[in-house]
Amino acid sequence: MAGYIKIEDDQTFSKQMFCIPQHYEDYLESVMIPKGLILNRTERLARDICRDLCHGPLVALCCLKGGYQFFSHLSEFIINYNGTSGHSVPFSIDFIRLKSYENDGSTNDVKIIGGDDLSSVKGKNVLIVEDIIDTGKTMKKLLEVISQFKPAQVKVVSMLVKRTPLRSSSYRPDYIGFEIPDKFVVGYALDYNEYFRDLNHICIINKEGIEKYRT
Ligand SMILES: O=P(O)(O)OC[C@H]1O[C@H](OP(=O)(O)OP(=O)(O)O)[C@H](O)[C@@H]1O
Ligand SMILES: Oc1ncnc2c1N=NC2
Ligand SMILES: [Mg+2]
Ligand SMILES: [Mg+2]
Repeated sequence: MAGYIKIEDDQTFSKQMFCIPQHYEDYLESVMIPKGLILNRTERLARDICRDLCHGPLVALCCLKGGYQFFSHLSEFIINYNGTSGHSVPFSIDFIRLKSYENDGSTNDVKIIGGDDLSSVKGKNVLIVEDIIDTGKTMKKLLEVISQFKPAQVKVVSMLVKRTPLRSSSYRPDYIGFEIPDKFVVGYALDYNEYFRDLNHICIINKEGIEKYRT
C-alpha cells in the first residue's frame, strides 16, 4: 500500500484564513484540509495509480454523491497523465449511488440507489473512487456487489480514511489521500444531511451545525 498524509488529531487551520461561504461560517469549527492541498495530493495519487494500473483499459467508478469532487479532479489528472506520459490507455467512467448515513452516523444499511448495472466492468481494471472510509461498511458492500460483475481487477482509492479503531472494519483501500482524526468532516462534496457539499475546503462541523441541520 502506498503512503498517505497523516492529519494529526490537533492539526487544524483557522476559518478566518480561508474563503468560507457566509451561510456556513457559524456552523464550522475549523478547516482541516484546504482545497489546494487536496488537489496537490490528488495529482500525485493520479501518477501513482497510472503507474500501477494504466497497462490496460481502466474504468473509474465514482461513488456518488460524496465522491464526485474527488472523482472529477482525480479523473482530470489521470487524463492529463495519460496524454503526457508517453504511454496511454483507454479510460472510461461509471457512477454508482450509495447511501448509508443519516445525521453524523451510519445507519448500517448501505443502500445502492440506481446505477447498479455494472456490466461495463466485466474483464476490465476497475478503480473505485471514494471520498471517505469510516466504518468501512459502504466499501465492503460495494466490493461484494462489484465482484459479481467479474472485473479483471479492482483497486480502491479513497481521499480520506478516518482513524476509527472502535467502529472500523479495519478495511484499508489501495490508495489513500489523507488519514484523518475521528471527527465529522464536511466540504469538498462531503455532506451532513445534504448540506455543506457546496463548501470548498474539508472542515470540521461544530455543535451548532450538528443541531442546525439535524433531521
Ligand atoms: O465507511 P462508511 O462508514 O460506510 O462511511 C463512508 C461512506 O459514507 C458516506 O456516504 P453517505 O452514506 O453519506 O452518502 P453520500 O456519499 O451521498 O454523502 C461517504 O460518502 C462514504 O460513501
Ligand atoms: O466525517 C464524515 N463526513 C461526511 N460523511 C461521512 C463521514 N464519515 N462517514 C461518512
Ligand atoms: Mg458516500
Ligand atoms: Mg453523506
